[in-house]
Amino acid sequence: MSGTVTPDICVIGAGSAGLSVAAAAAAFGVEVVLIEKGEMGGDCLNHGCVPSKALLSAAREAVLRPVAFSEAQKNVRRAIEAIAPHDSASRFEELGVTVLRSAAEFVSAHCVRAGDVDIRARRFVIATGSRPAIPAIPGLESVPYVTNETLFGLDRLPDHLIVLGGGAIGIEMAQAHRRLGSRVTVLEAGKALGREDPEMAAIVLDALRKEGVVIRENTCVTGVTSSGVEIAVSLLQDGRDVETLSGSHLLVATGRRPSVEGLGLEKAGIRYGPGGIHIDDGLRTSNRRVYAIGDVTGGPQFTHAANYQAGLVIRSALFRLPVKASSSGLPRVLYTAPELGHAGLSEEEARKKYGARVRVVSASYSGNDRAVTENLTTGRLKLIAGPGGRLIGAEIAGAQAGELINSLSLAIFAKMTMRDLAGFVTPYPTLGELIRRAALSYYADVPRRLWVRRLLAFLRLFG
Ligand SMILES: Cc1cc2nc3c(=O)[nH]c(=O)nc-3n(C[C@H](O)[C@H](O)[C@H](O)COP(=O)(O)OP(=O)(O)OC[C@H]3O[C@@H](n4cnc5c(N)ncnc54)[C@H](O)[C@@H]3O)c2cc1C
Ligand SMILES: NC(=O)c1ccc[n+]([C@@H]2O[C@H](COP(=O)([O-])OP(=O)(O)OC[C@H]3O[C@@H](n4cnc5c(N)ncnc54)[C@H](O)[C@@H]3O)[C@@H](O)[C@H]2O)c1
Repeated sequence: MSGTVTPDICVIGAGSAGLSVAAAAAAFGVEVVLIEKGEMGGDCLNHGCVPSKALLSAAREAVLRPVAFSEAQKNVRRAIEAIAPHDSASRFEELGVTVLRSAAEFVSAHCVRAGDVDIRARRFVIATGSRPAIPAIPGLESVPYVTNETLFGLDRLPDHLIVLGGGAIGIEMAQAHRRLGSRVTVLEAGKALGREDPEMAAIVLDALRKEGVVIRENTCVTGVTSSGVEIAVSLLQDGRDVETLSGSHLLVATGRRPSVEGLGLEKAGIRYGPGGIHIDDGLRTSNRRVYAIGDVTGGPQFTHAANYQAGLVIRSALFRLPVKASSSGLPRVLYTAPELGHAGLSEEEARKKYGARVRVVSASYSGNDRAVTENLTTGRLKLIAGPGGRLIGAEIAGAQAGELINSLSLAIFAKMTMRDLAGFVTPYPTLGELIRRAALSYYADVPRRLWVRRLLAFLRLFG
């Protein structure tokens, strides 16, 4: 294909964000060009959510019986191959999308070039994602470290995996490899899972430590060398030089950088910075014809966040409806065992916003009968109530936290109160009873209140 095309929408990047826009726009019969320079499906399918969750699944199995690394990798390939057709160029072409497999670059404010094709679209959507951010550590560039882009293609189980970064990727992959038989050491410059509720993060980190994962916090790597066989890292812990640590593999998982290079953003008048492309609340860039969504904007970096933004772009670009994106309160899940689920405001955010009007209630997994029968008693569920007892946040560390957080996310969205959550019937025995148990404790002092007792005494007068 060559020449100039003039579709309604041109989407750059066929990852979670770009695919969602392209599929939805095509469903409305709109002419769409989708440009992808790498693998269809982007990070989530090829190097992110899907392989990491498939590896964790194999690792869960490894707690019950020996699982060879080759079997775990087979599970990773199986999952990717099962989902890939859904994200494939042929499926999108069947939906009516024109798919171009090359790098896209703005050549002016109104035109994107992909190979020999100039695309002059009514609207453009940049969804080029992110890549691993590699810290400037002396020697790091000269050693064969891995990132999420290469980790799932290793030909043997790491003997000793050193993980740089105790965030979402680092902690999930630490547990997966430990359970599959590796020694694992996590080196975190600050606090591991530092963005999470500290009490909930501690439940997950304690569980990993009990399984043998070494997690060293406040630890900086000052240099890296390789002997050809082993990789050695020099450490500074709590500001003091400590020993050198050797491992067979080094995974760098220290955050992300937006993929903006080569896009010609300057030629299109699109402002960006180290954190990503600048967008307004309506997801538009400084060029009004161009939207940017997903990881490239530096906002919350999740597939569901990308999908949510894609929906807003469709409303705005196709139906010309005003949209206002909000990243606060998006749910997230860490798929370790125990899992960690979050929705709405954190306790800290809630207290900042509502001060003393915030009340936090909780329920422990050890007091839940289903957790007892399943021997899954490690964990806690926390509900954060704002003015009028409205649910404004939820935190769960424990089994099935990822599934439980869905209903709490819906409850926050539907502006439900503690009364709603205390008053519904949950099947017995289920982990869902944790929600009701926590909400009921919001009213724990009601029976002791003087006016309630007086009311009861008064009612007794009537026989
Ligand atoms: C290990 C790991 C595990 C994760 N687990 C989860 C999880 O469990 N749940 C969750 O919600 N999120 C998870 N994430 C995050 C999630 O993968 C990302 O938030 C999501 O993939 C972002 O989608 P995107 O479309 O913005 O970017 P991407 O998926 O990165 O897609 C961008 C696409 O744009 C293409 N591209 C870039 N530049 C150009 C160009 N100039 N021309 C043409 N094409 C271009 C790229 O090749 C790429 O295919 C995980 C991430 C990682 C790394
Ligand atoms: N289950 C999920 O939804 C899931 C899973 C994996 C990744 N993700 C997404 O991918 C994003 C990227 O994950 P990530 O783990 O790379 O980033 P992250 O931001 O979650 O964690 C990076 C960690 O690395 C630490 N760090 C930074 N520089 C360091 C250094 N030089 N030495 C030691 N530690 C250092 C940071 O303090 C931080 O704790 C996440 O923020 C998340 O949005 C989501």
